[in-house]
Amino acid sequence: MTDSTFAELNLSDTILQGLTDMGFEEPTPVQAKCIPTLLNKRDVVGQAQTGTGKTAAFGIPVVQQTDVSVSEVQTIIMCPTRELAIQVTGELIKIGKHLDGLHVLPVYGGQSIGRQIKALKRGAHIVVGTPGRTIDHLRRGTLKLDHLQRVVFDEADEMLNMGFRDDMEQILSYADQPVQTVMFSATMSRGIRKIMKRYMDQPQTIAIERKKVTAPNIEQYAVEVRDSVRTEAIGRFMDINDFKLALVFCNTKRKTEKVSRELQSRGYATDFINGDLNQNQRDRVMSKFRSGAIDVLVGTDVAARGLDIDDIEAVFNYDIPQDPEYYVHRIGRTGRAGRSGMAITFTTKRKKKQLRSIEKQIKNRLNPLGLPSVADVQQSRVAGVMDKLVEDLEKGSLRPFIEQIESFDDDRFTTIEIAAALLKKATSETASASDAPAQGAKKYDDSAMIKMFFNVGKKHNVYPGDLVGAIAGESKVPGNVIGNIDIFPRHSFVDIPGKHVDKVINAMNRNRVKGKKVRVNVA
Ligand SMILES: Nc1ncnc2c1ncn2[C@@H]1O[C@H](COP(=O)(O)OP(=O)(O)OP(=O)(O)O)[C@@H](O)[C@H]1O
Ligand SMILES: [Mg+2]
Repeated sequence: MTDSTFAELNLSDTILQGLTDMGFEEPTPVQAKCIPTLLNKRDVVGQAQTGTGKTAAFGIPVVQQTDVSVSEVQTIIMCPTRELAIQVTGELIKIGKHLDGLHVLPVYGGQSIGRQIKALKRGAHIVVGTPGRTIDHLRRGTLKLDHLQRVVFDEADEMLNMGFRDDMEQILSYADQPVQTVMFSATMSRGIRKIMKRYMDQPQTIAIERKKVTAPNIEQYAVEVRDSVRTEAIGRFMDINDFKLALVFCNTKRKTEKVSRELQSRGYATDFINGDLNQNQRDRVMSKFRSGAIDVLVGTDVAARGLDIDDIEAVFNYDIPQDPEYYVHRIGRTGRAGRSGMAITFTTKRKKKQLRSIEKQIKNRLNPLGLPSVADVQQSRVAGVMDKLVEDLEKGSLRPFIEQIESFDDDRFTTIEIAAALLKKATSETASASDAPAQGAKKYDDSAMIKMFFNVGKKHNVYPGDLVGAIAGESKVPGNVIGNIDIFPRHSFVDIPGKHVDKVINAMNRNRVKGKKVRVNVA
């Protein structure tokens, strides 16, 4: 952080109050530098690493300079994706929480245009939009820029790269009066900065210079594995590190669905996001991820820029991104606001060149990291259980259990053996579905057992060839009569004797997976 305070930046009391409510104690470096310059109405090119508070760096002066008594659009903020427009709107509303009558309106494709037109008629002070829909409103005359004072381009290099350049020009051309033009991003090559300056009037460049373009608190690793092992690897890394939320990036839309399905069949709560989903689906997936209802999100680069979700502890590059800038933004979804994060990029010998070129451009080497073995995963599970045991021991109140162990009247076992058996049981109860064999595996168990995995309360798609099974009976005791399928928690495993397979399949067909073709592999 910096030595300055928000109070020193000439901010109104209402804004200071909003920032306090947000838990912002002091400005980040990019905020300390940009806020005064933006309040002076200068054009600004702002560059700072991912997760360092660029949104508030432009958001605070935008809100402060809004005259709520004038019911007209005074600021347009452009974002490359819908999710980002929604998020930035949310942050501005929080900053202006105590500014009575402030209207911030997100405007993006996929949402009813009629509703947006009505909202614009009612009067919005700040519009946060994606280019296509914003231009649509400009052409229809439903968005008027007579009172426009500033335009902010978040992820500005992306806007210029993605062929949004015409869009930018158009938007700027709709205002007759000179407007303050502001561009922000974590990545800005010299070439891009040059282009930006064409749209600006003596812009001040504010770059928070750091040795590296990537955020400092992200540990970056390269893991060399065969392509077919990547999903298994994600599972093992998830288990060994117990990540709260993780984001997996693929280079194609099709792969996001496939990888998500593979992870799901390994017992993880996952979903995918890409540009083919409709807006409702996209909103639903994002809110599930933000609320922790799913713990792994698999996405294309639509999820690479700007998204700010606190608990993302790891980013996986299932595919190496096509360009180094995207590497920076993808891994920047973790390690935000001073938190730490882990970025794991899968590679093979053949892809070394691709990786080197990214390393060269980001001026950073990725540390080589091996795939955790099954034994490693098991060991970390034991360590996790032991930690919890120590917690319980410290808490005390174990008397009733001590008495039970004391009355356990079997000379054949020592106390240590009993403890070991309990530990074995506890660790197998936390075992994750990633222990399950890969999809399509024929033989996976040395006994005539099937293993299965499903998530609690989740609807599952089952595909031909998927490895499936079910818990036997309500008591969760293998071999009991199977009346219905008990969907059990992610971190548990149950063995079912092979002779019950038919009953399992019948029960599954009656319940969750009705109508789907199911193949159960029995060793
Ligand atoms: N002054 C502050 N004090 C504490 N937290 C802050 C402060 N400013 C911003 N944050 C928090 O830091 C996180 C990252 O901020 P933000 O999303 O603006 O990053 P960014 O620089 O735009 O990153 P990206 O390049 O990925 O878009 C957010 O959760 C935000 O609320
Ligand atoms: Mg941002």
